[in-house]
Order: sequence, then structure tokens, then C-alpha cells
Amino acid sequence: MKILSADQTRAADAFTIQEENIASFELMERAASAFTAWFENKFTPTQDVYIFCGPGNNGGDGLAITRLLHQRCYTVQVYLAGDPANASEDFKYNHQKLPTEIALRHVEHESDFPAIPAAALVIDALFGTGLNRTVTGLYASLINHLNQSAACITAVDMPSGLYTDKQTPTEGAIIRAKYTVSFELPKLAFFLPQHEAYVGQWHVVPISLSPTFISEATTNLYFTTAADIQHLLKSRPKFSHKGLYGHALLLCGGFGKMGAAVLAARACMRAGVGLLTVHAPAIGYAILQNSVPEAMALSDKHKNHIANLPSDIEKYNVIGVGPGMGTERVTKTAIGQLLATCKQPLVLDADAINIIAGSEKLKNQLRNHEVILTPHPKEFERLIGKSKNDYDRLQDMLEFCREYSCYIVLKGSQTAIGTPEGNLYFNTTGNAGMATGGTGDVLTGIITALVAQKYTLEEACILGVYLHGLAADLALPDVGKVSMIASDLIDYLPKAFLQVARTSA
Ligand SMILES: NC(=O)C1=CN([C@@H]2O[C@H](COP(=O)(O)OP(=O)(O)OC[C@H]3O[C@@H](n4cnc5c(N)ncnc54)[C@H](O)[C@@H]3O)[C@@H](O)[C@H]2O)[C@H](O)CC1
Ligand SMILES: [K+]
Repeated sequence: MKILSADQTRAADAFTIQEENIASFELMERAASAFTAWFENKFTPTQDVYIFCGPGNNGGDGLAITRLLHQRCYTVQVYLAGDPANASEDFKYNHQKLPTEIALRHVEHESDFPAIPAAALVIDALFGTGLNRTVTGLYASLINHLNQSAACITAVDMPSGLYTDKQTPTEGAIIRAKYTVSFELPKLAFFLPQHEAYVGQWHVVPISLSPTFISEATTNLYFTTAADIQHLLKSRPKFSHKGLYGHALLLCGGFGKMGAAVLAARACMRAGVGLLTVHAPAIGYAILQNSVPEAMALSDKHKNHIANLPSDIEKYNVIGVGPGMGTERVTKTAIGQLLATCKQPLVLDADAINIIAGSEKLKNQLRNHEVILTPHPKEFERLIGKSKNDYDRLQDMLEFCREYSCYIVLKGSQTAIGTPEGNLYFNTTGNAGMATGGTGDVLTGIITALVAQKYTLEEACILGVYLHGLAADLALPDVGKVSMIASDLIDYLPKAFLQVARTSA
């Protein structure tokens, strides 16, 4: 699914209004009704509701929501910050439609700020996608006042004070919403870790914006949904044999870190690879054969670290490298040999990335391969350098993908996938239970298995990251966030595949 900019969203509004020959206030009514349906499903009318409106259409939404909630027996107080004379046409339209028993109270001074009970519900309809400068003055004081109340804040479309799709100056005041309910499509701002405190949990409600406009809109920003994933998963013909599903090689493991190799190997098998061979240091040979009997094992001549490559490396159709591997000199030499000789697609994780990050020569050799890199933010920083903020980090990532013609899976609370063509895909599955050792090794195994099965590198990244997070979401009710471990993701991977297959049937 596409992520549209603020300007594109405004254009989508205009296109929809014209295409359907409706008035703009009718589209606002759709937005307000969709928000109200979400709100009504979340909160019963037992708590007082305080709605704060700005002078634009975000505020217009707020007035329409006031009317709709009042009709549904919520106790609502509504406040306007800003000059009503400058209000938008649709704001004025909804102002006139306010029930007479509801007074629109003007906030002109800090003394007009209402005391907000901790148990109250606040709806932020000050600014949405029309924010065009840093919030200062009375608006800033009001935002700080709302943030300081213990009330649960739900933002309409955007948390006020946050830009939709570009870096928000840090000195501005920004609403810290517990929920953000946006219209039709999520905004880029929702996917950046630095905004989590402002956006809270984001939800999207449909308002039937023109599908024609959306399908024709150009963007390089996407987020993955179950619908997007459905057509990716390949079906398996009845007369299958393991040769059809690739033979992967994993180069991984090291003294004290053989668990990473076991996790990557188990995940690779569970993700459907036909055959798997794991090449690990000698100390890992028995561990692997005992822990992952489904995989074949090769023992490096070196006892504790990977120092050599298998002599028949050309027989594998994908090579996953890095989990638990370490950055010993002998291993660096092996990685240099791998990049200089192998022709297969590579999935490089963890210490394989750290080794490459330390050598311009190795980095330049990435250009000669089909490569997926799966760094976490620290490994990413070692590879590309420190970015000023999350927006710049995404641009830096795309620049690297383009320059080295590679794919990057930047792991995080909403993993981002960069492609050599300059596209960005944000994942939408997963949870905080995944913040535990070994989940990265599991992802490497999954992506390696998908490349072995002839998914394109882009498909393997998008599908692998989605399934990895979905497995964690399926595990959550049984194991919880605190007790979740990387092995749970492997154990629930079958269910994740089955769920995607069921929806694609
Ligand atoms: N398709 C949709 O998503 C729909 C969204 N709707 C709602 O419309 C708003 C966008 O409305 P718009 O009038 O363009 O902008 P805002 O209401 O966000 O604010 C504009 C208003 O505020 C002034 N302003 C901007 N920045 C500041 C600032 N820092 N300080 C003071 N004043 C500021 C600006 O000059 C304008 O006067 C969208 O978010 C949705 O909520 C539609 O309801 C339906 C379709
Ligand atoms: K808002």
C-alpha cells in the first residue's frame, strides 16, 4: 500500500470531491464519522470528552466529531484555539451545525485553558496535515497543557505540531497522543521511531478516497499489509521435491555464539528451504548436528572461528552469512574471499556487516553481488555513519542501496526495507517482545530460505520481515512481551505461513 504526502492527500481530497461530485463538507463528514466509529468502539460514554479544535479542516473534523459524539450520548466540551474569522469554510459549516446545547468555547488566553481531569478523554483536532510552521505561542502553551494532563489523548489525523512527512523542528510543541486515528492511509511520520512518543498507536480509518487517484499517485514509500503479502507467497505443487526449494548455505557461528547459528538454521528450515548446509567452526559441528538434524553441517578447519569457505561453494544457490560469526582476522579473510569469488545472492547480517563496514574495499565489492544486508541501527551506523534524524537516516539508507546496488533491511520497531531502485517499504507486523537476543538470527534464516526458494531479493525482504513479525504477533498471546524469546518466532513461523496462505487462498 502507498504512503502519500500531505500535498498528495490534499490532492486526493480534491480529486475525490470532483470525481464523486460531492461537497467538501461531505468528505469531512465521512472523516468525522469514521473517526467517531473508531472512538465509540474504543471508549464508552462514561468518560467526559474534551475536544480542542484549530481553525482549519482538522478543527472542522473536531466540530463534526463533537456533534456525532453528542448524538451518541457522550458528554463533550469543545474548544476553539484560533481566530474563527480565519476559519476554513468547512470549519464554519460544522460550526453552524453544532447542536445549540453545545457551546464552542474560545481559548484566547492561558486562563481559558480548562482543567482536564485525569480520567477524561482528550481529542486533538488542532492541526493535521496543514501544519506549515512550528507551533508557538498560545497553541504551544495549550499543547503543553494537554500533554501535562494525565488524560488519554487521541489525535485526529496527526498529533498536532508534528509534520506529516518531513523533520519537525524540535523546538516546537507537539501533542503526545496515545492514539492517532488517520484517514485512508498512514503518514510517513508514523513509521519513524523518533515519533513514537507523539503518534502513539496509529490506526487508519477508510474514507473512500478515490482509488483511481491513489493507484495513479507516484511515491517511493509503501507499507506492507496482509493484502500486499497475499500474492507474494508461492504455492507448492503436489508433486514437489526438495530440489525445487533450493539449497542454502549458512556461514555462521563462533566460540560461545553457536546459538545464533542454530537459530538461523532452524528458522531457515522452518521457512521452507529445500536443503540447508551450515558451515561453522569445528566447535559447532556436534552442536549443529544435535540441534538441527534437518540441516547438514560442515566443520571449518579452525576450531573456534570461520576461517575457510567450503570447497564446493558454487553448489549452493544462496549464502547467508553472519549470525554469531565474530570479527576475527581469519574470518575477515574468509569474507574477503567470499566477496571476491562467489556468484550467489548473499544475505549478510551481524558481524558480516561489521566486517564489511570496516573496509571500503569489501564495501565496494558489494556492487558485484546481489546482496541483502540486515543491520540493526548500530550495525547500520557502523556501515553508513550517523544520521541527523530518522528522516535523514532513511535517505542515507536509500543512497547506500542505490550506490552499492543492494537491499537493506533496517531492523527496528517498524522495520524499513530499502531497495536499489530507491523504494522504501515499512513493515506493519511485530511487537516489543522481539527486542530480545537472537531474533535477528531468525530473520537471517528466514530471508535466506526465501531467496533459496527463488523469491526475488525484494520479495524475500518484504515477505521475510512480515512473517518474522507476524510469528511474534501470533506468539504474543501465549508468551507475552517479557518472556518472548527468539525460538518462539521459529515455533510460531508455521502458523504465520499458514495465516498468510489462508488469506491468499
Ligand atoms: N483526506 C483526508 O485526509 C481528509 C482530511 N481532512 C482533515 O483536513 C485536515 C487538513 O486540513 P487543513 O485545513 O489543510 O490543515 P489543518 O487543519 O491541519 O491546519 C491548517 C490551519 O492551521 C494553520 N496553521 C498551520 N500551522 C500552524 C502553526 N504552526 N501555528 C498556527 N497556525 C497554523 C494554517 O494556516 C491553517 O489555517 C486533515 O488533517 C484532516 O483532519 C478533511 O476533513 C477530510 C479529508
Ligand atoms: K490533530
